Amino acid sequence: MICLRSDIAVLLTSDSPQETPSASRPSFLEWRQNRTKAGLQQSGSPCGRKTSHSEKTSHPVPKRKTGSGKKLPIPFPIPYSEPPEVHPAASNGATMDIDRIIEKAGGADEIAALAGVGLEAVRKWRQSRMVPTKHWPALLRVPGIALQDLTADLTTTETQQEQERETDVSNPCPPGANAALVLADGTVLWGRGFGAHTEGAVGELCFSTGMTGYQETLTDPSFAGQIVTFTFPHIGNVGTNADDNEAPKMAALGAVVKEDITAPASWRSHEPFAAWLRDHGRAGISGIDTRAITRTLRDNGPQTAILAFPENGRIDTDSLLNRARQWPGLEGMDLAKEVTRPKRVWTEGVWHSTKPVRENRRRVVAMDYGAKDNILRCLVTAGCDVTVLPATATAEEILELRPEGVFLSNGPGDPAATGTYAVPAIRKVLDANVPVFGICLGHQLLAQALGGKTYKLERGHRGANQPVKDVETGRVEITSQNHGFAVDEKSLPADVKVTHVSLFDGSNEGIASTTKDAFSVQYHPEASPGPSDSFYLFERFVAVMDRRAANSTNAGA
Ligand SMILES: NC(=O)CC[C@H](N)C(=O)O
Repeated sequence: MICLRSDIAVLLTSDSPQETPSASRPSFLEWRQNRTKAGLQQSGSPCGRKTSHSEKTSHPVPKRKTGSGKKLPIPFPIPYSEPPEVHPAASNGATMDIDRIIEKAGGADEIAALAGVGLEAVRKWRQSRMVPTKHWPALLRVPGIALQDLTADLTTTETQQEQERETDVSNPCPPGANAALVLADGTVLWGRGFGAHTEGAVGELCFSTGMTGYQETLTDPSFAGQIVTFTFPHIGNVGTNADDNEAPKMAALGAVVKEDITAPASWRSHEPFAAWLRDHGRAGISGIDTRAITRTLRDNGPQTAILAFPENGRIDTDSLLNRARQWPGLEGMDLAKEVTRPKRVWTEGVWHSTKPVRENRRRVVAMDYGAKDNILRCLVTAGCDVTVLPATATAEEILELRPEGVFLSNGPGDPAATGTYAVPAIRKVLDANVPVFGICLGHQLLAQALGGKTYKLERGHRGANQPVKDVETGRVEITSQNHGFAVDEKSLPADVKVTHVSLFDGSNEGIASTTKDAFSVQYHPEASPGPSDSFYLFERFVAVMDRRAANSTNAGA
């Protein structure tokens, strides 16, 4: 291999795996298996070298990379005062995407084991944005890590592209930034992208005040058509896992966060947040003043935004703004059809439930307008045998299954738009005298089926800390919520009563029919994320079906 640098040349001619034809070289996984078989654990590199955990690098303190010094034209005000931090250059003049390298190696623990160093060394690599050259042979055994990832000197790399970008006066991207969030009101927020590249994901910008559960939030299908800003500053720090998705696909269009993503610190983590986001084909942006966004949305209402993290780093804010302004908004949009899943039988209950498994089970059809998996688990734990039907299932298809109860799920978009086909089906179910329970979009659809209307809220409710009052008992529940529309109480007919209200803004949070066994709530009793104060609602639904079953047995006796 031709190499421009003498220190690398030494490495490559001594023990570098690059010298070995790739066919005979053990893969990273093979190497790991062999290492485990041989009883080698944290120490020992794949080259068989052992290194001390306390060893110091001989590299000087890295210099910070500076911009071109040119004033770049920025067409919009940047209300964000703190510019994104610039990655310090590695001492060899290259800027290494150290987070990506660690991610490719399988995380901090894995890369430390690979290189035969301790986690403290990995922390220092992150800080200096580089891995000392002596560890490169070990890292080159990881599939997907190539020499050019480790040095920018040898090829045209992101560093070069970044430098070109910074000297290109037609690109308004400030030094250190490689992503932007452009709001339809003309605000441009610069930041650092992570996850999958995108030329621009456009949707409604909303904020969630949840302090935990970013993975559940982002996979909640109700977030289709929306970009989620997290008000909690540290997102991504517990990584992601294979269990916490609320649906297999990520519905939200992107994530906006304050702090850069740090290495996962949780025993449950399987994959770092940025890698998980990339697998889902979605982008995130960090370094954003999320409080400023929250204030804008709070004071001025819902707003369209576009998140751009282009591969070539060129961000044309004019065209992004145009695209954001052309997006029609969520009102009138039926998104349930896009996220609903085919007919299936659901059998899993709530994890670690302390409730005994009920023998006497109730046959329930769950309408999937974008159902979160944990709702289905809660139904099973409460005592239901659940068949899930897609959003477009007709009343005949529902009733054919002879359900003892019909559940209406949460889901994205405008309830009035989804109502055009869902409401006629629900009305027929009500006419057939089958008990109905709805959550969130399901609540809004039931309200329409009973004669009410919905409207777009000035400020959506999203988070896991929303107080709701049960108007009959006066009891307050702390609830998980995610909705931008609400039921207009004034539109409700006389035979529908209000059962719950929001203690934040007094908007409707629950209704019940006074003539039929039908009730629903705007909030999320299944939590995920959030408190489970309201699990009793699933049991209330089962109690209604139990009463019906008991009555029909008595009538038959
Ligand atoms: N979580 C939900 O079901 C949301 C319902 C509806 N899409 C709204 O935003 O109000």
